[in-house]
Amino acid sequence: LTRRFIGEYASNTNSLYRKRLSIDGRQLNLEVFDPCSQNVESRCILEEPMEWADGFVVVYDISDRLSFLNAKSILCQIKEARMEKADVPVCLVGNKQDLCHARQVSKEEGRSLALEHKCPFQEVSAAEDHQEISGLFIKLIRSVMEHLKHRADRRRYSGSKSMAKLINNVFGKRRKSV
Ligand SMILES: Nc1nc2c(ncn2[C@@H]2O[C@H](COP(=O)(O)OP(=O)(O)OP(=O)(O)O)[C@@H](O)[C@H]2O)c(=O)[nH]1
Repeated sequence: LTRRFIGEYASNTNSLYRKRLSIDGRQLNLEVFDPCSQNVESRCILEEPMEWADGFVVVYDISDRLSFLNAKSILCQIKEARMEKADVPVCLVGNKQDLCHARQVSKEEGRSLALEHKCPFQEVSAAEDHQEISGLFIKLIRSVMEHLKHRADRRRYSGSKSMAKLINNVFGKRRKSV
């Protein structure tokens, strides 16, 4: 959002950030909802974004095993709540790669959790490389656009299929009654 690392900020509430950006020639209004992590246990962390979010970035801290367990639980919540829309883009991110001397979660564990949830995985350091972060958001936004396009195509296709069915039924009946 700011292209710089802000070490300290008030983060004990849910926050919504907005940014206007252009990707592949399209103007987009990005809304990033950052839920307060203290809510993880109460399982309501995703209640609000679940209704409207087009994609999810699930982040844990590689130097904090508990945050990895929380990420696991969040991925399960997304899976449960979005059963019907299981293909909503999600990515798993292991942050604080710069603290790898204090690593508590191996890269392999991150990779295999992502594999289990069929989502991309990346280790990054928000503190050291903001470009990595914007890169992963751009990748996610591209998959969201792709996903929304497929969903619209499917709706159009099933709409035209039911229209064809309707036409068949109407003409079928007419033919019989003639
Ligand atoms: N060393 C290092 N510290 C980081 C990095 N990213 C974030 N931090 C620090 O980690 C702390 C938590 O960062 P937040 O952005 O608040 O993380 P959060 O997941 O929103 O955590 P909550 O505040 O509990 O919701 C802050 O002190 C950050 O400065 C990183 O890549 N490397």
